[in-house]
Amino acid sequence: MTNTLIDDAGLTSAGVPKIRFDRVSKVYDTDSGQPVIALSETSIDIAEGEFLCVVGPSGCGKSTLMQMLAGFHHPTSGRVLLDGVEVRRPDAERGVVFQQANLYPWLTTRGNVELGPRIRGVGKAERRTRAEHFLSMVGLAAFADRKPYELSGGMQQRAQIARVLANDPEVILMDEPFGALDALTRERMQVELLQIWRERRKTLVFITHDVDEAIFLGTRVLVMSARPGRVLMDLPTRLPVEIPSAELRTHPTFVELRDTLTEAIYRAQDGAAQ
Ligand SMILES: Nc1ncnc2c1ncn2[C@@H]1O[C@H](COP(=O)(O)OP(=O)(O)OP(=O)(O)O)[C@@H](O)[C@H]1O
Repeated sequence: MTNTLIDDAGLTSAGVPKIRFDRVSKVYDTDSGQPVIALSETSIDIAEGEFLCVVGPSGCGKSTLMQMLAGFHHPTSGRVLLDGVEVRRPDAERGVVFQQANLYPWLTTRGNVELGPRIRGVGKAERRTRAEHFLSMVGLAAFADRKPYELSGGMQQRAQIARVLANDPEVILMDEPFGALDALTRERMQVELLQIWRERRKTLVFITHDVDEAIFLGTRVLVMSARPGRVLMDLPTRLPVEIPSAELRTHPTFVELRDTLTEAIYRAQDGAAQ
């Protein structure tokens, strides 16, 4: 695992951004023969330790962006670089939380959470400790021995999040991970995720439809335009740390950010309607 320092320009000690989308575009071929331009040529640099949230209308290419960073899809043009090296395939150092949970049905919840560390050679006792820690973090300690089909959709999603965190990847990619959760659980998971990010300084890329969630979590928010996607707004969102969390959402800085982002998303949607 690399452990590089970030300089003021957001570069790692190797002198490169942690993640770079270098003039990346994506066109999907379809069965109808009509290609879909999911992403226009886009360049984005993401610093090590940054918490980047991506918002934008449905179908604007957010998941496509993430799938290319994960290594599941390849750009049609341009390159996606991690630590200056082109991403070509999925890797355990990039943990992905998908919109839908994808647990292995033949393993217990605990077995699912322990699998990644097991593959990476983590010893049995340490694996068990990690699994227990993250399962209780997501409120599933009592369900460790259950199979996925015995869990609700929201519980499966929380198990998926525990599985990715237990694997301790350098970069965490989350595609609307909290969309299926009830409001209270969602809020708790947001706080926990922020805590993990603060403690471990992972580089995090997080897709959401929820502007408040993006402001609460992100150090920076990208607003993408309607398809073909491109970056419409790139806004640093670091909130003053002294704001008590109960007052956060009504704090003038938060309200101002919300207004700016909401207006940009409306603009992006208007583009979609034309
Ligand atoms: N495998 C694929 N084959 C063909 N078209 C695809 C494929 N994956 C995505 N698309 C198309 O590319 C565009 C971007 O899709 P993508 O899933 O990246 O959008 P999104 O912004 O994540 O959407 P949502 O917010 O609804 O999840 C859409 O028009 C979608 O229909």
